[in-house]
Parts: sequence; C-alpha cells; structure tokens
Amino acid sequence: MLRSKAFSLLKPIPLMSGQSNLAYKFIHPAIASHGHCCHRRSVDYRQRYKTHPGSAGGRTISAPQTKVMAEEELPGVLILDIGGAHGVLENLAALLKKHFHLITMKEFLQNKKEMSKKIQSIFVFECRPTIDRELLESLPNLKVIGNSGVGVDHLDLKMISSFGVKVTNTPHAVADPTADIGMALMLASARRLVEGCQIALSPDTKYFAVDWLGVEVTRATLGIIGMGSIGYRVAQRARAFDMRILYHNRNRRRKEEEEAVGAHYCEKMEDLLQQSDFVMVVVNLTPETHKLIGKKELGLMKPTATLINISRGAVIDQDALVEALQNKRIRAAALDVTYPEPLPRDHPLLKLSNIIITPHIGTATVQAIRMMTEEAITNMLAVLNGQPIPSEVFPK
Ligand SMILES: O=CC(=O)O
Repeated sequence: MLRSKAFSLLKPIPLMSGQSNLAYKFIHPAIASHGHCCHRRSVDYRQRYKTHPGSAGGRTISAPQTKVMAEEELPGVLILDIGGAHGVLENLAALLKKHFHLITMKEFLQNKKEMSKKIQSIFVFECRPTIDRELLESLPNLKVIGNSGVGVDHLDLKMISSFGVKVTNTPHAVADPTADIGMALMLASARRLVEGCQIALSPDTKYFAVDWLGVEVTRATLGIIGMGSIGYRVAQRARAFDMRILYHNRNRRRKEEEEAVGAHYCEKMEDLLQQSDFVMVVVNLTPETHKLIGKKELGLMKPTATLINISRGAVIDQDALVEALQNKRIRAAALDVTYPEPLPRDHPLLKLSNIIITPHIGTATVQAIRMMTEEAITNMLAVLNGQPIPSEVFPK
C-alpha cells in the first residue's frame, strides 16, 4: 500500500535535477503508449540537458521524488560490485539510496530469509558481475535487473526472462564517452602518442621523430562497423576531421542521418575493410558478432590500416590479430576491450609495439558513471511503477 502511494508520486515525466546539474533521462509523454520499442524514441537527455538546462518542454525540471518513506519501506535493490570503499562508488550508492533500500550482497547473504523478500531489483554496475540461476531462485519478488552500461553480454537474458524478470540498460549515458574513447584511440594510434610519451619521459633525450612517423587521421577513410548510437557519435566526431566515413550495419540508417554525417553505407563488410584506413568496431557482442573480425577480415584490410575496438574483446579473434600485427599485415591496433580483461601478463598482444591497449575505459568518466546510474534508476523505477520502460533489453 505504502509503496504504491509513494510510486504514484513518481510521475513518468521529467526526472532531472536542476540544482545539482544532474541530467536524468526521462520518459517523454509522447512515448507513453509505445511499449517496449520506446527506448528508440526516448529522449536523449544529454542532448536535452545541453539545449534546455533546467527545463524540459517549458516545464521546470525537478529531481525525482526523493524519500517519501523510511528507507526500509522503499523497494529493495541488491547492489552487485559497488559497495567498496571507493568514494566514487559510494556516491553512486547515495544516488540509489534516494529511491531504494540498498542491500549489499554481504547483507543479503547474512540475512537471506528477510532480505530475499525485499529485493525487487538488482543494480549491476558495469559488466563484471554475473547473475546466476541460484541467485534468481532465491529472490521471489525480483522484477528488474538494472544494468549500468549498454552491453549485456554478461547476462543470460533468456534465463533471466524465464523468471519473469526484466533487464534494462543505459544506452544514452554511454554513447558520448565511448565515442570519445574511440576517437582518442584512433588519434593516439595514428600519431603514436604512447610511444611519443615514453620517449619524452625517457632519460635518453636523443630521438629522431623520423624514426617513428605516424599517419594522419584528417581526410583519411574511417570504416565504422556497427552504426548504433555510439557508432553514429563517432561519425559525428570524425566529420570534424574531414574523414571519409563508411559504415556497415545490419540495418541501414535513414538517409537524413547518413547525410548529416556524410556516411556511406557498405552493404558488404568486405568493402568497408578493403577501403578503410581506420576500422572501428562498435557492435554489440552476440553469437553473430563473436569473432566477427578474424584472419580473413584482417587479411582484407590495407597493410597501412589500423583496427580500433571499443565494443567487446570477443568480437575480434585475438590469435588472428596477434598474427596480423606480428607480420605487419596491418599497421596497428588500438583496443579498449580484450578477452579476457585484463589480459594475462604473458599474453602475446602485450608484447607487441604496434598496439595500444586501454583497460575498458569507454565510460570511465565522472559524468558517465553518474548518468549511467541515474539512467538505470529511471529504468528500474519505471518497471516497478508499471510505466513504459525507457531502455529495456529483450532476449533474442
Ligand atoms: O562497456 C561498456 C558498456 O557496455 O556500456
């Protein structure tokens, strides 16, 4: 009773805090009747916040209803992989606490009988922890798993759905920072920034720039494999570098979208691979994209081309990549993701000079993790409140 009263105060419209400069995604009234495809039509709150700070469609934006009841009476959220001593994560926990009774795994395990009934949602921070059948069996009132991050390849969607539990993700919060990392990796690899930095820091100051020449990104051809919201934002950025942009996607984008960034569709991925100076992989990891880039695909790339991966490690056949880099079949690779993460210290990829590897930092910004948490909260509340869910993920 109490819960439904509280939720009736949580209106399905603007959820943005003007005071703290936080940008919440909110459900646009126009999508209210569009069921599960509403995530495609939902409002990009980063964009909206930029253009209408402090307001949404003429309305004053107020923070989501904070506590209207005692913490124990709020719906329980089990948090995975967040409870540590790290200050940033504590801040995220504080955001969750405004709407949920936070239950850590430790608390759950200590008092399983009482806690299991309370837990209605699980908040998964990033993609590390996995959720198994045993955990789901022990949570009779679980309704939603709010994944913070866009990739849900770490979750068994079919199994979760068989428990009647919904899964949501945060595509809006991740798009810009992940596209930024794609650009950063492309530029760093092209201009050999990491090597340059090592040279500048080394005690031996004698170096000859001509010994380690880079290549230029400006006016080069960029091939984007996977033109979803992240890929599209990469294209927007690449346009500022006068790049020729090719893309390959399951579904061709609308003509206006292609024109807006000057992107050319390649129906065959082979065509993109053969023509691109930089190939950026931005697809979701699914059974269809597992090892999408292998020996054959690397063999089609130009010897002067660079491969950049900001999606998931397993979309590239890493053994084939090692071989291609060792034999200089391609110029270089720049990876934000590998398989596994981190790579074992003796992995051959780590021994190569023509590679840059970053430790999966696409969304590792102060802004992104906060927005991801807020987006996840909005999703989870929508499920619990029986409202249209901004970003639900469905099993195939
Ligand atoms: O890797 C990051 C994400 O899935 O959002």
